Formats: sequence, structure tokens, C-alpha cells
Amino acid sequence: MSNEIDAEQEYLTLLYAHLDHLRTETDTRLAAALREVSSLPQAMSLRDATIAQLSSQRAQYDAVENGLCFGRIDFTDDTTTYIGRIGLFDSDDDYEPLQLDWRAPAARPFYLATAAAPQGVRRRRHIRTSMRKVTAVDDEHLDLRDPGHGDTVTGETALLAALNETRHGVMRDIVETIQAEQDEIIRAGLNGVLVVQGGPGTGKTAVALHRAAYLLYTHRELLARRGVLIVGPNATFLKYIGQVLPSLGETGVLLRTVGDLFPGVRATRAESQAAAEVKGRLSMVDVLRRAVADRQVVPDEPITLVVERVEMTLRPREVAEARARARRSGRLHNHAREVFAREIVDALARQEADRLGAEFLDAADLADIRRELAADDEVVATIDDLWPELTPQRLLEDLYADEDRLATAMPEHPDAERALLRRDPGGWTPADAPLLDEAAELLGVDDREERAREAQRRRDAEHYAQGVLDILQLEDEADPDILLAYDLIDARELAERQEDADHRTAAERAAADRDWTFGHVIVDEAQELSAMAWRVLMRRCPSRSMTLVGDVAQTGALAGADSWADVLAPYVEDRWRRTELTVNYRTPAEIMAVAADVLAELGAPVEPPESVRETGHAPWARRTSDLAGAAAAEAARDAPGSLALLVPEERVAEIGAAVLAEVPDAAVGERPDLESRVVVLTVRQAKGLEFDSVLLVEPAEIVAESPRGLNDLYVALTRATQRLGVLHSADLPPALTALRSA
Ligand SMILES: Nc1ncnc2c1ncn2[C@@H]1O[C@H](COP(=O)(O)OP(=O)(O)OP(=O)(O)O)[C@@H](O)[C@H]1O
Repeated sequence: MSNEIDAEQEYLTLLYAHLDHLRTETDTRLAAALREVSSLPQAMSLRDATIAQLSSQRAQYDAVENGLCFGRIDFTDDTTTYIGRIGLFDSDDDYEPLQLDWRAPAARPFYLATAAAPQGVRRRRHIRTSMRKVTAVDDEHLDLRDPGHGDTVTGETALLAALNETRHGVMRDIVETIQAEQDEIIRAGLNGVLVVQGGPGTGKTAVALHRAAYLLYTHRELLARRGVLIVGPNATFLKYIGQVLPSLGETGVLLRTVGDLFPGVRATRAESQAAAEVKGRLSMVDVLRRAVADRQVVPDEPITLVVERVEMTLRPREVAEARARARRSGRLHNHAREVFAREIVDALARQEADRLGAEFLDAADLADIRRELAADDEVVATIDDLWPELTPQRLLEDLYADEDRLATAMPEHPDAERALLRRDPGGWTPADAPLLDEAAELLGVDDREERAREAQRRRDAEHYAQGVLDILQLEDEADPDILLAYDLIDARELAERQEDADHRTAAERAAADRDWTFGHVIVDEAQELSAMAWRVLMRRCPSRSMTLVGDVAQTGALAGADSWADVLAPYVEDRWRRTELTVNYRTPAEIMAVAADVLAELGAPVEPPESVRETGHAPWARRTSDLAGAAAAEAARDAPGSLALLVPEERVAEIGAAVLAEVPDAAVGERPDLESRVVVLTVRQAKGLEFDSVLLVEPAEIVAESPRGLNDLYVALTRATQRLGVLHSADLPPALTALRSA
């Protein structure tokens, strides 16, 4: 085998030499572009675009430094293909491929070929490396006639080696060992809604991220322009997965929680599960509609105004008429305010005309009266009281702070009303963000000034572009057969091209723009999203090009989903595809046997995934009257790898303090550092994460804490890659019988 390693080392060295050459070449071009100076804005804009493109290229070369090449397939016709993180080509040999990008169609047999369906592959080789050194090769012989068949298929495969590695709080890519059922999903077509249902540890997150990388590679032009959005359940999770796409050389993807999708709002405030559940209900659309309507006021009594020392009266009937007209205009609240204001001014102008004697006034006099009234402070203030211009933030803050407003907006739900009442403004919760977004849809942003500025800017740009074309025309009075710039492009088009000179990535532009629509949206832990959150995502993706990965047996949020069909019916009816992942790569069989009983008790319409391996570590349970002390002692033990203590919400403070006393660098709190060896978390925080060992504290309490407590228990049990222990003072929940007998 050492000969084989030497041979692969030689090839790998050649590949790295190519990578180094590409780096140097890019650096040289980058330096040249940076030196370029021109007084022509177009030239500078082109320069900036070149710099942006070269910098991103350079970042990609750095990103693929580790594990540049990881595979090789030998075909029965004696050809060989190397597979790696990016494609490399030999410029001295007609650009023959030296290695294929893992996403290229020709690389597929590396992931799909089996002994039963070898696809012309004789041997698949996993090349394991450390830095730039080959450390091992694992061969699989797929052609049964091959003399080497049977020699090396035993022993630790690259997959098991990857699965048994210790975890350090940061998710890694799986590009070297993607399995066939995962590959099918990663490479599924771009269009339509694809649901990936899969039990814990089946690689849903990994598949979602690799799918993003695959789609960006395959549909680069469209997706670089429109952007890809990946939605995850919380900031800790996004940090956990944040390195995977960059390690695959892809940086232009927007990673967000739903709470962060409303531009300018960071939803970090905490709230009760009950309040979040109410805010997630679809009926909140009507609640917000009523809340807006409630801000369009008709007074019970006439209003007296003093304009220019003259007393005027605005009668409820006149306001009601103005409101009816404004509502009938069909415009959004902030836009219809203009109609309302005009009607109120008209009503006051009629009074003034009557006072002065209408028969003595001509049209110009009436227009003057209207203008003066419309500019009068007291009139403006009155209109503001009756039909205020509202931001989404103000609408929600005022609603939450006022029992009467809540009662009007939610007449059928007194309990829900109480859940929403809060008097201190102090920030937004994740469940508020979809409501702010919905409110923005109902209110409309008064962007007239912004639009006027934009129109003027466009006119200026076109005017300038026309000047440039005129100059080119003068300079090029040459052969009429030669196509010139102005034959191909007009001023408007040239101006539009300059617009593209906004060199922020699509992800950066999208993050700042509520009206942005993405080329593709990927949702992880999609079962957690509320009906209101789905509305936001569907607005951001009218093409419905979406990948939704999740597990309806792991739903923890009270507003989350029990069924994919229920979630999707309002948007695509039954026009969506469902696919399933069935193999659990994380949780060993010993732990999955315990978790499967909980799943059965849950009664969710899904099968437990099958574990790909055993570890030989039996899960254990121990009763103790001192939970915090026992948990801290376990945390202090010198066990290998990472350890998560998963504890009931109510006990985080107590157990966190006890653990910190023993292990001062343990991570505890709302934004824990997952790279710490010991972490104390609630199940909500641990969703989607994994650790070498898990210590579950008082499972009965975790079950009791939420109507979805059994789902939470299922999630908690399936977080470990190696070992599971349980500490309890109360009886274990009945679903943990297997553990009891263990
Ligand atoms: N093909 C693979 N090769 C190597 N590791 C894999 C593979 N598939 C999955 N894994 C590993 O299995 C673990 C679980 O994967 P992942 O977190 O994507 O699962 P999940 O389905 O999202 O789980 P959950 O539903 O519990 O959040 C990760 O460590 C991942 O790297």
C-alpha cells in the first residue's frame, strides 16, 4: 500500500503546484487591477467588478487548500478520474482535466457506483490527506472480476473514519463521503418545492448545505444574481454550520434565522412558548388587518380645530365618509392616508367657503383655501390622530402595549390577547419578525420621495450614458460594416449595466432589502417554522424554488408543523416532491434503540432511521437526589471529546452554575460557544447540533415542560455521536423503558 500512497502523493503534489500557480496568477491580476486608475467612471466600475471577482476567486483557492483532492475512480476501460473540491485543468495540455469538481456530472459515479451497479467503475479510491500529505488510501473494488476485489473493502472506510472523528462544535463538510441517497437529493433539479424528510442524524443539514453548493455551481449565473437563502432555527445553529459552505469554496449565500429576515431588526428578545405560538398562528393575518383598521379612527364627538384663529368643526359623519373613501381606494394604509387627508381638507374647505360665502369665491380661491388648510399644523395633527402614518414597528408596539387595542384586534381570543400584552418596548422576539413583515405588507411603505430620487438618478445615468455613446460615435466614424458600441446598446441599457456595478454580493444586497426575492431558498429544521414564518419565506421566493429539510417527529415549537402537506397546501397545493433520508450517520445503534421507543410513543408518521454503526458504548441511567452535583461531577470527568449537558429550561441556571464551578471554561447561556469542551444547553438550543457525549438531566421534566415534550426528548436522545448518559431524580418517563433495563 505504501507504493500506492507514494504514487498518490506524487499526483497530489502536482495538483497543489497547479493550485499555487492559480493563486499566484490571481494575485498578479489582482495587483494589476488595484493599480489601475482612470477618470472614466465606466473604467473604474469595470475595475471594481474585476477586483470583486478576483478576490472571490482567491478566497475560493484558499478555501479548498485542505482536502483539495479526495477521490479517484478507475474505470474498466483503464481511464482514471480524480475528484476534488474544485476542477483543475492542465493549461499545458489542452486544458485536460487534472481533477474534476465533485459537482461535475462526470464525478457522479464516485458517489453512486456500487458493486451491483458499477457504472463502468472498477475501483473507487478515497484518498485521505492531512495538509498536503497523503495519509491513507481506502479502496473499494466494484468489478467482481478485479483481482484486487476483497482485499481492501474490509477495514475502516472513509465514511466510518469521518463518523468516528471527535466533534469540535463546528460542522464539517461531507463532500468526500456523500452517500447515494444523499447525492440524489443534492443534485435534484432546481425548480419546485422539494421536501426532505429524515430522522435525526440522516444528514439533512449536510445535504441542504451541499445542495446549495451544487446549485450554485450548476446554475451559477441565475443564483449569483438572485442569491440563495438558507434559513436555520437560531444563531448558534447558524454559527455551527457557518463554515461548511466556505470550505466548499462558496461564500455568497445568505444564512439567516426567520427572526433576522426583517431588515434592520435583530430578534433577540426572549418570550414564552405560548406567546410565540399565538404569534405564529395564521389568524394573526386578520389580527393585524384589524389592528390597522383600528388605527383609522372615526371620533364619537365632533372635533373642534382653530385654524388662523377661526374655529372649525369636523363632524364624525365627515370623518366616516373620508375613511370610507380612503378604504375604497384599495390602497395600503400609508398610501390611502393621502386620500383620507384630501377628503378631510375638502370637508374643512367647504365649511370655510360657506363661512366666507361660496358665491364670492372662484376655483382659484378654493384651491388657495385647500392649500392653506393642508399646510396648517393643527389640521395635519388632526389627520395624524385619525389616520396616522405607521411603521410596522409602531403598529406592533402600540398593539402589544394596549389591552383595548388587543381586544379589538383579537375579539375571539381573550387568552391569546393576554399572551401578547407587553408594555416595555425593548426589542423584538423571533416570532415578531414575521408579524413585522406582514405589517409592512399591510401598511405599505411611503417611499414616494425615495422613488422620485431613484427616477431622477436613472434619468441622470441615462443622460450620461447617452453622452458616452455620442462620443464613441464621433470617434468611430469608420467602416460601416464594423459593429460599434451604439449599434449594440442604447443609453438605457448602458445605464442599466452601470447599475450592476453595485458590487455587493446578491446575499449582501438581499439582506438589506425586504422586497428581495431569492433564486432558491433552503430551510433547515423546517418543521419548526410557524404559519406566519412560512408566509414570509414564500414572499421571498415567489418562484417556489425551495428545498425544505426537516423531521416532523422533532418539532419542538408549539407553532411548528406536524405535516408537510398542511404546511405547503396554501402555497403549492399538492405540487411538491417529498423525498426521504433513512440512514442515521450520527446516533449509534445502541442509542437509537432507546430513541426509537420514544418515537413509537410519539406516534409520528415516520420510521426511525437505521444507524450506520455501533460504538459498543451502552447508554446508561442513574438516579440521584443531587442532580446539579452529579451533573457537575460528570462534566469534570476527563472524557474524550465534546460533552453537552441537556437540561430542562427551569434548571439551566442551577446546573449551569454547578458545572461552571467545576469546569470554569464550560459554555452556558443564550449564545454558548460550541467549541468549548463542555456545554450546558436546553433542548431548544441543541436542535440540529451534535456532540461526542450527551448527558441528559431529568428527562421527565423535559417531557413535562412542553406539549411537545416527547418530541424534545427524542431530539435530546439523538444528539450524541458516541455516548449517552441520563441523570434523574424523578422516575424516568415510561418511553425510556429500554434505558431502565440497560
Ligand atoms: N455522507 C456522510 N459522510 C460523512 N458524514 C456524514 C454523512 N452524512 C451525514 N454525516 C454526518 O452525520 C452527522 C449528522 O448529520 P446532520 O447534522 O446533517 O443530520 P440531520 O439529519 O440534520 O440531523 P438532525 O435532524 O438531528 O438535525 C453530521 O456529523 C454529518 O457530518
